[in-house]
Amino acid sequence: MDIRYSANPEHFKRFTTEEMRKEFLIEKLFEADKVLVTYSHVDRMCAFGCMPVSRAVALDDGIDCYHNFGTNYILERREMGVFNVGGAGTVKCDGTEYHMGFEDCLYITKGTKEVIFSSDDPEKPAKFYMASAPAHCSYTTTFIPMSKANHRPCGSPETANDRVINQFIHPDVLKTCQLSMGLTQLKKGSVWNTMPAHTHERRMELYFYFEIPEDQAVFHMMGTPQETRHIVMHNEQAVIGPSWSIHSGCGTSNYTFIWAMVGENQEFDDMDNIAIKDLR
Ligand SMILES: O=C[C@H](O)[C@@H](O)CC(=O)C(=O)O
Ligand SMILES: [Zn+2]
Repeated sequence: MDIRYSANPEHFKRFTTEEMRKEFLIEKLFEADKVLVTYSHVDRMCAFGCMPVSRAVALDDGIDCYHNFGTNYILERREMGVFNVGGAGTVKCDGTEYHMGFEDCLYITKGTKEVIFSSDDPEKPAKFYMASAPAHCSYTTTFIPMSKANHRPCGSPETANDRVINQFIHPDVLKTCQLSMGLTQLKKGSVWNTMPAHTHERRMELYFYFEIPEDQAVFHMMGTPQETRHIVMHNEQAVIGPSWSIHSGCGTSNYTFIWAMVGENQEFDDMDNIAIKDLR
């Protein structure tokens, strides 16, 4: 397990590129038949990746649960959101199977003991990207296809940020303890997400970029609004966004990303918007 302690904005001002990447960038989430986990001390958010190829893989595969989470199973005191960003596959939660196609989402409640991932076709393996945070009560494990998500179109072609924010794990769709999650798709020719940028002092946010063509990249902006930096991100990488940081990206092509938030509230619009003219 890759453990990240959190940096503060004063310290961050002096980071080199390498230090920024070590602290915030999650470079690798998928390896055949493995579960890769990054544990962030920012709100104890964890990013998991699982790509089952030749066998079914359990969520706790290769993880010493008691040592790392202090519980007998990973979701004993946690909830989790899963998106499939690969070929079709199945997630089995305590015996119930959920068949998941590309961009389908599954909310898994706290208290789920066994989670097992498999792919329909080893030639086109499923890729399960997950975000998980502490939870103190159980809700209902729910399958959420794109058709059940809230769709919020925003931006415009003129400002190169024409996109749709799809809210999957959101209070309008289902109840969770603190997790909210969704997927934002940029239209062809649009490259900016979340610009004008914002912070939300009351929540942290994890971004996972995918559908970035192989020879393209996304410049992910972070830092306080008065002191911005960027991290160059390639396909299927994630980045940790502490509450004090903006989180916005500009691609050399269009792309898709999954955002996941946890913290004090679930008010999507509880944001401190920053005018572009005020950014430094
Ligand atoms: O707090 C909200 C999150 O940053 C994202 O939902 C923003 C986003 O997907 C976008 O503007 O493109
Ligand atoms: Zn945000």
